[in-house]
Amino acid sequence: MKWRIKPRINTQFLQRARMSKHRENISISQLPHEFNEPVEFAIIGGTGLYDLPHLTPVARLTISTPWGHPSSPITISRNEEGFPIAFLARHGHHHDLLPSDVPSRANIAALKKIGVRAIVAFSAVGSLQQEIKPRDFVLPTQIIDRTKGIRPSTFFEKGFVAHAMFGEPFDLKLNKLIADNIPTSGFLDSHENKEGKPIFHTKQHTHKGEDLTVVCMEGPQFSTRAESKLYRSWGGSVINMSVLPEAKLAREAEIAYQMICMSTDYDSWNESEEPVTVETVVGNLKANSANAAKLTLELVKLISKEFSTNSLGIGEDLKGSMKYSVSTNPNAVSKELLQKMHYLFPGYWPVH
Ligand SMILES: CSC[C@H]1O[C@H](OP(=O)(O)O)[C@H](O)[C@@H]1O
Ligand SMILES: Nc1ncnc2[nH]cnc12
Repeated sequence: MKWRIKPRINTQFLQRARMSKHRENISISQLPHEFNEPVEFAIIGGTGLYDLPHLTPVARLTISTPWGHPSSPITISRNEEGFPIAFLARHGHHHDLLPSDVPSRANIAALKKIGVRAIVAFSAVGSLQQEIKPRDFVLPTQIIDRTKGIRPSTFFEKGFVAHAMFGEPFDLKLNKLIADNIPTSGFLDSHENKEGKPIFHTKQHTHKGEDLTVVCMEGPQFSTRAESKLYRSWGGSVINMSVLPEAKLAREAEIAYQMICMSTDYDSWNESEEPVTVETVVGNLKANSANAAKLTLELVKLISKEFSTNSLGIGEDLKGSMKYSVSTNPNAVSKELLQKMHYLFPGYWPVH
């Protein structure tokens, strides 16, 4: 095993990014704080993705929900056709929220409130499989929960009980739309590394159509080698600290949700590599930022086209699903709780 201390990454990159963010903040803070159209599509940015640099911002919304404030104000941008897209930085614009402290309920509730019916969430992940190289992209289809139960993971609570379906944790239609339309090879640029061009891994393109599974751990420390090997033995493909409870809450809010993972390291299982560090993660994210931007633009084009025709009916099957997932008789639910739920589900359970 190599225990070499790596040279530090060029921190000028981070300083430059912060300075351009400062410049950008000056104009962004002048954006209107209202937007009077429904915004049906949102992108949640993870580590290294703190804005949508190739789209034109038109509004910046500060939203308060019954579950508190989101991680960041929500920026609304338009693409060339005028299609509005919401963007939220999961860890805040300055990345000052630990994975365990991300206010996921407020994030999802705020997006629901502005009309969002589909979310694509980006995440930097460690690879648990040799064939998923750092800088590859992965469209996961399954999740293993290794969080520690300290993150609020439901909108429901004592006094109002509900159980959402979660066997398919990602939205199958959204997954298919992306998998069928984003080229799995040849579309992304290589980075002069010996491993060749990055690949976009999807279930449809694995040998036997196997699931691609994201393990979600609590963090903030990375996994030990023994844990990393355990997750491989469970069939994990990649690992992060973010997909939960985000995916669960999106399901409860009846929003179609899919994550796109950007592989940044081999976690700690691979004894021919050094165990993961933040420097490795940030270094690979930086090298891959042009590909991430390319992917984001393609995605917005794809979704805006789909939403203009509604040919797949993304999110249609989720509509009304929570109404029939409650166990408690709504007549026995307190007025206070019903009012809270009204924020997410207007008209489902009238306040008596
Ligand atoms: C900075 S490495 C660990 C950090 O990166 C990932 O964040 P995100 O999913 O928001 O891109 C991972 O989940 C951890 O939170
Ligand atoms: N190895 C890893 N474990 C957990 N989260 C990560 N994010 C990026 N790399 C990761």
